[in-house]
This record gives sequence, C-alpha cells and structure tokens, in this order.
Amino acid sequence: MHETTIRFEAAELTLDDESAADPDTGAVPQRTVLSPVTLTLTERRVAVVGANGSGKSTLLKMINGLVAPSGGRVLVNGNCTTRATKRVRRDVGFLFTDPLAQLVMPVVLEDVELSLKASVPRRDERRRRALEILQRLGLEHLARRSVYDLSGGERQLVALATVLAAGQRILVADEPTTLLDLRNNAMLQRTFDSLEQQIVYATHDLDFAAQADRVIVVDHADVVFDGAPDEAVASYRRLALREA
Ligand SMILES: Nc1ncnc2c1ncn2[C@@H]1O[C@H](COP(=O)(O)OP(=O)(O)OP(=O)(O)O)[C@@H](O)[C@H]1O
Repeated sequence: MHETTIRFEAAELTLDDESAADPDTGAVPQRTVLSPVTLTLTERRVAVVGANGSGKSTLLKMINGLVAPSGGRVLVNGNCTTRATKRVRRDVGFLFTDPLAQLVMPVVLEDVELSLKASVPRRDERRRRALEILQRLGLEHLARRSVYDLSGGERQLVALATVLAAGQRILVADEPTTLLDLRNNAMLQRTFDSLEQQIVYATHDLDFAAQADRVIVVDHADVVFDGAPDEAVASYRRLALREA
C-alpha cells in the first residue's frame, strides 16, 4: 500500500505576459496560469481533467518541481519541490505526453537500463530487470529497436517502461493514453491498476478519469471541482458543454 502525500499550499503560477505588452507604455500584464491551489492528495489514483490550456500540466509539473510556483509551495512527502527538488525527484517519476521528451538513449533496452542505473549497479542484473519490465508491458519484441523507428504509441509505452524502471513511489503522468490504440489503452489502464505507486494523471479520456479514487476538475486556471469520480466527470461535462 502506498503511503505518500502530495500537498499544494496556495501554490500558484503567475507570469509576465510579454506577448501582451502595451505597445505605448511597455507595461507587461500578468498572466495567471494557475490560481492558488490548496489540496492534500493521499489517494492511490488521482485524475485531473479539464479543457485544453486549463492548467492541468502546470499542476502536474509542480509535483516534481518542473514548474516552480510563483507563490505558495508544493510538498511531496514533506519535501518542498523547489528547496529539495532532488529528494522530491527520488520520490516522483514523471511521464510526459511527448515520449521523446524523456527517451534519451537510441535503443529501447538501453533506455530502460539507464533508468535502473541508480538502483542496480550490476550491468547483467540491469539488463535482466529491463527485459522483465519490457516483458510485463508486452514490449520485449521492441527491446533492440531504435527509439526513433517506433510508432507514437510504442514510444509512449516504452516511456512508461523507463519511468517504471526508475521505481519512484509516486508516478505523475500527463495524458499517458493520447497516442494509444484501444488495446494498448486498456493495457496501460490495467498496468496502472496493478501498480503500488500513488498515481496522479491528467487525461481527456473521461472513462479513464472515472477509474480514479478522486478527480480534480481544472477550468481557466482554477480547481473548480474536487471529489468523487462520477460527480467530477458530470461536473466537467456540464462545464464543457455549456461552453460549446
Ligand atoms: N511558461 C509559460 N509561459 C506562458 N504561458 C504558459 C506557460 N506555461 C503554461 N502556459 C499557458 O498556461 C495555460 C495552461 O497550460 P497547461 O499546459 O497547464 O494546460 P493543460 O490544461 O495541460 O492543456 P492541454 O490539455 O492542452 O495539455 C496555457 O494557455 C499555456 O499556454
């Protein structure tokens, strides 16, 4: 059973919007990417839903210190994401929407082995473990392939393999199913189900969101609903359709 806690304490992100600078005075207005959020996440599965550009990725990236809040703070297991970023990243694995953002080695197997480097000193053991993880995701046939020759969906699953290999206690995943076909989508959801880690994921797939223990709805930089999946999904549907 996971025992991890993510705490947002009035965490917000406000930026200077250079693109909207006043041509006469040069004054630069502020842009709110995320209004102050206070949340304590202890559930095993937390989904974040909301329209494009609503602030979901920003919220997720604050969990591993990829985005520093301009006000307030975010704590992971008591560690501040900006002051103790290294310790936080030992606890938080991040799965990007774009798998090429995290696949750094040219060959699939090498990429998974790289994630094991910190925890498994022996090379032969790393190889064995890397192959085991690929097998678990049904990807062993891709082990010797070039990352650049894979399809988008294959890459997304390999990226998941590299994050699982690193073995952090919390997994943050930004739209992890976007490139996946129906079968792999179901496989990824089953994999998430089987993991011990606490998982926080953003998704546009409302069925996937409904699998979570708690769902957060973000709209125009604000958390507008936070609660049970059924109610959250209904609230998001109402919101989205009202604006359609
Ligand atoms: N560093 C930044 N500078 C300027 N604008 C930013 C920055 N980061 C995010 N934004 C803007 O803030 C808004 C929220 O971005 P975010 O990526 O969090 O949205 P999202 O809900 O994840 O969207 P999507 O569903 O399209 O992935 C967007 O309009 C984005 O362009």
